[in-house]
Amino acid sequence: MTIRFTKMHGLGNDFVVIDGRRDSIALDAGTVRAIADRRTGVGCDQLIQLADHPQAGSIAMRIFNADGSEVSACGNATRCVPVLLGHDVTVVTAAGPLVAKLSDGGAAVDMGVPDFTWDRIPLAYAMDTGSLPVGWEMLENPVALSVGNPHLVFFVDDIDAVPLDRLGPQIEQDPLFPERINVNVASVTDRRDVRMRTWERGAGLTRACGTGACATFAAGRRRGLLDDTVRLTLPGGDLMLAETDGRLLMTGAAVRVFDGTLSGDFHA
Ligand SMILES: N[C@@H](CCC[C@H](N)C(=O)O)C(=O)O
Repeated sequence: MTIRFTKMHGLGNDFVVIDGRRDSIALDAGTVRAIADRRTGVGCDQLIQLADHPQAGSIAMRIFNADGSEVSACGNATRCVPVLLGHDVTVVTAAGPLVAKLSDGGAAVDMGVPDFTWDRIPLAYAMDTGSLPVGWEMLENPVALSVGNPHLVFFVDDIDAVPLDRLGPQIEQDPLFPERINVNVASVTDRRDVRMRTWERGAGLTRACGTGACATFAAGRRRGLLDDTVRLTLPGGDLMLAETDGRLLMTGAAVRVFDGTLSGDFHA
């Protein structure tokens, strides 16, 4: 069986996008891992599967990390959807509907209201999510929140001094996080500029994480460190975040790279 896909990325966070409306396949964890493998498959951080949605102007999106786990939010992939379709669209994920509008070279997405409730992130125990009383070597007292998926944000002096390739997986797998967690480190340059890096749950170090940028912005707002419009600089480029009435608006690039086909034993 042969299926079509489109390779896309948002600031170098890359995706294999399969439009299930024309190529319907069943995706199990093994199939996702095989496609995402950078040596023997197409290679990607996340595999994205689109499908019809009954609501007019909406499309359903499933998100799989490179390790095969299915998750409920991906900011960079959400910006890719209107770029792929060529029009504004409401992207419906397991975390809910997100309105995504084309903008210059990419898209703007209303990412909703961040949730700092400990058992909805989730954490294993009730804690002050504004400053968790925990630490891993140099990384201490993070903010914990959900922006549709779980994130920790550590504010540090120098993001490049953090061995995120070593501490990221350790924190991701800590029993404090029953569904594992995405790990962000951020340095506030001034109230409108932040530098950040992310260790992504199920994908590792990526060039950018859209939900990580949203989480970092919301965490910085909660700590009183940031204005309501901020530029976040990630290894793969910049994202703009703004807050209106508690909602997070993320704007940034999204790029279609090439179209291809995959052959395999995919059972619809
Ligand atoms: N790259 C994404 C986030 C993908 C999901 C994440 N790794 C998770 O497990 O929650 C983004 O741009 O937000």
